[in-house]
This record gives sequence, C-alpha cells and structure tokens, in this order.
Amino acid sequence: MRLDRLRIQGLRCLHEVDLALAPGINVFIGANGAGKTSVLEAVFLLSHARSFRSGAREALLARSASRLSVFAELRQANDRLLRLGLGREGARWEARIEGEGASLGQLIAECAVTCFEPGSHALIAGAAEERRRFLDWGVFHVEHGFLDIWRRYQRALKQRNSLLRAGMEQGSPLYGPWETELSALAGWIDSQRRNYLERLRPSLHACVAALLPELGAPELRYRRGWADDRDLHEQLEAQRGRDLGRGHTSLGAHRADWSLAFEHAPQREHLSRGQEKLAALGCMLAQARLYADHHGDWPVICLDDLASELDEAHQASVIAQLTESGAQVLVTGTCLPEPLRGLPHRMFHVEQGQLTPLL
Ligand SMILES: Nc1ncnc2c1ncn2[C@@H]1O[C@H](COP(=O)(O)OP(=O)(O)OP(=O)(O)O)[C@@H](O)[C@H]1O
Repeated sequence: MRLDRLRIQGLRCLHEVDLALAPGINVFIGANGAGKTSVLEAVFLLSHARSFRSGAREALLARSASRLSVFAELRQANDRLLRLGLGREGARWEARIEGEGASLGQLIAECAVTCFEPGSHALIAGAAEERRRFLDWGVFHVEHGFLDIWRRYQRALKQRNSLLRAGMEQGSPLYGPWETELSALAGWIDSQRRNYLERLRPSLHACVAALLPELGAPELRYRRGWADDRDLHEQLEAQRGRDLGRGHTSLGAHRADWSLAFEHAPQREHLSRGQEKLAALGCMLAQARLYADHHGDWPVICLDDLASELDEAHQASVIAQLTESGAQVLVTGTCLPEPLRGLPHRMFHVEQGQLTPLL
C-alpha cells in the first residue's frame, strides 16, 4: 500500500502540511528539530492510533492548536483508493474512512505502517510490553477479532485487579467469574500469538540473518505468561494470596513475552547497541514481509534518521531489500543517506514545520 497524499494539521510543529508522496522512496531532509520525525509520527498514527515516541499524547498536539488531524489518501493493492482520517480534540481520537465515522479498529485494519526509529532497539532490549505490542499488531492484521478479545481480556483483568486492590479475601466467590473469563480469553490469545509466531519464524530467520550473519542462526523463544503445565484458571486461583500482596494479577496473557537468541550471542547482553537495532529492524522487516504475504500488499515503511542509526553497509542492505519489495519508503535525515544516491526518490526539505518538495 502507499500514501498518495498526506495532510497533517496541528501535530507538534506541523501546523499545515499537504504532501503528494512518491510511490517508492520519499526522503525528508532538514536540520535537527525541523519536524522530520513528526511527519513519520503522523503516518504511524494512522496505523497504530498512538505515537512511536514515548510521552504524553497531549504533547502531539501543536501548542497553539486545539485540534490535530491526519488525513491520507491510501492506495491499496488492486488500486483501491481509501480516504482515511484521524483527529484528536481534547482526549478523544476520532477516525474516519471515506468521510464516515469509523472505529479505531476499522482504521488500523486498513492501514499498515512499520517504523524503524532511534527507540526501536527497545524491541530487543526494552520492556516486554514493547514486544507484546509488536506481536499483537501482527496478530491483529491476520485476525481482526483479536482487538475485541484483547479489550475483553483487559476489562476482566481490571475487574480482578480491583478486587485485589480492595483487599478482597482469597476465598471470595467474586474472583471466580473473572478468572474463568481471563482464562478462556488468555487461551485464545495465546494460541493466536503462537500461530502468528510460527508463521513469522521463516521470514524472521531470513531477515535477521541477512542483517546479522555474523551472529549465526537466530532462535525465537516465546513465553505465554503462565506455566505450561496447568491451565490459567487453576493457577490464578492458587495465586490469589500472592497477587493480593502485589495488588495486581501476575499471571496471564498480559505477561507474555518473546525474545531472539543467536547461536553466537545466546544472551541479550551479548549484543552491541547497533546489533540490537539491526535485530529490531530485522524483526520489523520480517513482520512487514509476512503482512505482504498475507495481504498481497507491503506496509508503508518509515525509517527515521536512517544514516545515524546504521552504518552505510547496513543502510544499503535495507534499502536494497525494500527497493526490491516495491514498498513505499519514507526516510528522514539531516542529509541524503549515501545508499540513496543514484536511486529514484522524491525529496522534501523540512524547515520549522514547513515542507517543500525539491526537484
Ligand atoms: N506540542 C508541540 N507543539 C509545538 N512544537 C512542538 C511540540 N512538540 C514538539 N515540538 C517541536 O516540534 C519539532 C519536532 O521535531 P521532530 O522531532 O519532528 O524533528 P526532527 O526534524 O525529526 O529533528 P531531529 O533531527 O532532531 O530528530 C521540534 O522543534 C520540537 O521542539
């Protein structure tokens, strides 16, 4: 899929931006703080309804604006053109598809964006939440019902946590229904996640090994969030006493995690920061490739500050993979990354939130 047109209003320093994008490579060049990453942030919002940057959602809204919005004309496989919009006024997101109100789930089902940025190494070295998000984004695009089940799971979890925080005694019958619900939903979530990881495994091996051949074969490991030998319902009941002390539910699908280990770097601590980044990028490219296999359409690929994240050989390897795939690519930098010289691309100069196409 590709963005033919992108309009951004009231996002950080981007007050009013309207761009016609090239189907292939688009490069955004400008000084620090010019607004390059914010363009990628806008694109990412359409497919995740959140930013890839940490920090409060309120910070996305330009200081002088009361509303932020992102609008895109998205061309999908088979040349279908979709008009998508996402706006935020106050604390609420509002999605639109073809001018009609839509749920966030409907919006993100239509638009797929993968973004590699300076914080991406967190996928390898950061908290488990980052990896669960990655995994669940992939699962959602194979099985859209996932979002609904995940929300129901979160509601049941909240209820059990409220009982724990209220100090409800271990033997209370109030726990039972929530534990039954959690256990049934977690079982479904776990099986979807396993299926997805099994499908991801071959492209993950190929993409990660292509970027990090020196580390040998990668191995994908998954933990579902509760012990393998008994069902969750039983474990939750047995765990009530300890959970009461902690004030939250310590077992379940919200505790799942996955990791990558390498033949020549069996522990995460064996990876350099650059290798963490490359491993994260490999995972993202693998996910994008699996998406393309499933939907017949590559996600839009964003590469923030590519030249300062990767050495030139790795930049060239990524660009070669993406050029071959035919994916639309949005790259930012303070200058044109060396491997892009000589390749067809559209370039935009970014300065104080203003974008100018360069010929
Ligand atoms: N809520 C906001 N309202 C107005 N301006 C903001 C807001 N949040 C951030 N900014 C400004 O918007 C700009 C955003 O910069 P962005 O991170 O997109 O720049 P960049 O070109 O990617 O920079 P770098 O090369 O340093 O990474 C910065 O100048 C920042 O100070």
